[in-house]
Amino acid sequence: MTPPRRSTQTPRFNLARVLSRFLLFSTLVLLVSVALKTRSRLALLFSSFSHPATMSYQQERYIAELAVQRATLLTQKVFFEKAKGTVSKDDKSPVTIGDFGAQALIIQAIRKNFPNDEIVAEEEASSLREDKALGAEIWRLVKDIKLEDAESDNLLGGPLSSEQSMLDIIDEGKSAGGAKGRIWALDPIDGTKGFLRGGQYAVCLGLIVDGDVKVGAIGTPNLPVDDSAAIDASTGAQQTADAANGVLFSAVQDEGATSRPLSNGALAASKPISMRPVPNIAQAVFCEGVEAAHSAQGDNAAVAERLGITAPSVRLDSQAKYCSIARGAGDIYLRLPVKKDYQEKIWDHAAGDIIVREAGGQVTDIYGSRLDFSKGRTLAANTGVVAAPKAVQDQVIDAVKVVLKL
Ligand SMILES: Nc1ncnc2c1ncn2[C@@H]1O[C@H](COP(=O)(O)O)[C@@H](O)[C@H]1OP(=O)(O)O
Ligand SMILES: [Mg+2]
Ligand SMILES: [Mg+2]
Ligand SMILES: [Mg+2]
Repeated sequence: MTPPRRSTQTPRFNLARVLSRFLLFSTLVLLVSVALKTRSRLALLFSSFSHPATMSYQQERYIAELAVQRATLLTQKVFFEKAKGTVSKDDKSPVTIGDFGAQALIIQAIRKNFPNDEIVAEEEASSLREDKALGAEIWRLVKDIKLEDAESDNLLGGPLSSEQSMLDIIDEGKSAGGAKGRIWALDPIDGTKGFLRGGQYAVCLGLIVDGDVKVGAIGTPNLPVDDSAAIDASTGAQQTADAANGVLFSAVQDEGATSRPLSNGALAASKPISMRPVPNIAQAVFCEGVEAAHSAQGDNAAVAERLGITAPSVRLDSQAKYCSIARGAGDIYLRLPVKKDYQEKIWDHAAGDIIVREAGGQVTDIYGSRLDFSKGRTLAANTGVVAAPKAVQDQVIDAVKVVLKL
């Protein structure tokens, strides 16, 4: 009798089975890890299906927040260095290696994610092409900056390839702006004078679509995480040295404003922010710039007095003023003009404008007109800025008109 044929087939068959099970198992592990890693993006995607009407500009907000957060890693490095590579621009205002480096990193992120959008940015690279040492110094800084979360960093485009590509990307912020299309307004360091003085500064990015600000993100590395922590009224510095600093603010039109602590990696959890109600305007606190050349502090004080406000103003450099009132650390931001012919730049206001409006405020010029971001690189149709909770904005404008004899 012939015995059943099995012996030679069995080991090969088992090996195949073990291999296929191993393959199945590894594929499952891979799928689970990919799903976990991208959970935030998946959540975003699913919410878009369930709330299509509220989904607009979520990706723009996410990229803007991440790009601003990454750029603050660079600015903080420079902030704590003694030599900040400061040069004076044609208009005599200062610019540092921090401003140039942050601009390169943020434009890279915009280019990677929204290649067809236009960009209006404050800085340009011509001085760096002449001053080779300065260019090299910025490149040394930029090439090593990355978010500690690899997925977030990859989303922004990974490292730039060379010093030349860095200079070229800095120069991609030269759009003339205008009333049509998608235009990002970028101030890589707003409040450079505060940055140099050790005070407040902000990394600011806004998206303007057909002349209207839709998205804003502002990183303020020196503002306290605690919304109600006291700020030194004359210097803008935080009073308790041990409290945590560094806040990332953002807003999307019709979706509210949020804040979260700045982090070195992925975005931290956010919370909604809003302006505080002002039942009695005499109790309001107003914010203004530190630099007397940028806003008329005497006129600001006269407006405050007319409103019965006796508390001293809180002086902060940069769009940190918009952020502060948006989270109820102050109520009114006055930027009354020193010179009637100064045209405010869109990158100095776009992100702050939407963050305050989405937190329940109104932002206008001294005549009570909304800021008009459709006129090019400047707010050519506006003079000065007045921001306050909606309910008291008219009262503030009335006082401004009396003081400025408008
Ligand atoms: N004469 C001026 N009036 C108003 N703002 C000015 C004036 N000169 C410069 N700025 C801008 O004010 C911003 C800082 O505002 P703040 O004093 O509130 O922190 C800077 O972006 C600065 O622009 P620049 O970047 O060209 O120096
Ligand atoms: Mg600025
Ligand atoms: Mg600037
Ligand atoms: Mg500047």
